[in-house]
Amino acid sequence: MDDPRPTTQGAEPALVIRGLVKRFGDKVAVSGLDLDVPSGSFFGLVGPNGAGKTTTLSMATGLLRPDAGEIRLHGVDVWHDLVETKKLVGILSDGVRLFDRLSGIQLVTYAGLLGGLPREVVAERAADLLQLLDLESAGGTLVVDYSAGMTKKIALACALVHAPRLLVLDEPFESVDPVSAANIRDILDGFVSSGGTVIVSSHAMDLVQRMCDHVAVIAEGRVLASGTTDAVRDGSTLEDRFVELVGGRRSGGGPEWLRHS
Ligand SMILES: Nc1ncnc2c1ncn2[C@@H]1O[C@H](COP(=O)(O)OP(=O)(O)OP(=O)(O)O)[C@@H](O)[C@H]1O
Repeated sequence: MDDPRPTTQGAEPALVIRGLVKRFGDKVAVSGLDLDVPSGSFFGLVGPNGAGKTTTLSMATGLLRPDAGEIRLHGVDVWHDLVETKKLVGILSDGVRLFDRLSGIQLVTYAGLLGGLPREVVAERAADLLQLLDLESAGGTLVVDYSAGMTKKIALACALVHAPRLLVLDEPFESVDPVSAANIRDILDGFVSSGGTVIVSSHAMDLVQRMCDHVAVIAEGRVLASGTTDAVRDGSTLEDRFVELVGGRRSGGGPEWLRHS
């Protein structure tokens, strides 16, 4: 009763990360990272190559065991209750490897059955998702024969079929044509306005600025800034603020041998 915030930004955050650490040999990929993702937010995670975004999201969704730290997903301690975690979260990874000798409809059906849904419910949801993602006519085609954008869309259908509360998307618009991207954005907006939470990891700053109401900038395994997108960009574009926070921009026009005039 103490918390006056509206329900979409309700008392229980979708994701709370404290003191997260992951090392790969001598390399510290994630270095004591703290993050709060409000429930009902459209959250952008941005950072330079190798910043630790994928590693963080893999640990947050129960795919990679942390060396230290605590992760709570809608109050569930991820690494103590992986079964509950899998029910709560839908994941679309970049470069995801799918069972591509299945047709699109078979793949979504497989994902739904794996999520413990009854066969009739899966059939209904798979048909809805294929229609929503404009893949109806490709439902019987093997996924190996899909284009990159179609593959991304069928992977999104797989991530959505068990109606997760949190959707985690790594570069969801890469290789997707503008019309399909707009459709996916509408689906994600609908998902958020009906109480779901979306975390998008992307290098497309203008897109993150337009789509996401919250954003975190991470570099070298730590959060440099986090909050509402407007607060983080602080009057600049997100891209300018990112460059300012992260630094490392090189000046000059490249090596002499690359110049033709
Ligand atoms: N399995 C692994 N083995 C060894 N090092 C790894 C492994 N996975 C990630 N790393 C290292 O950890 C660091 C963080 O990688 P990560 O993939 O999380 O970064 P990222 O922010 O997602 O980068 P990008 O934007 O380029 O996808 C990098 O230095 C990477 O080389």
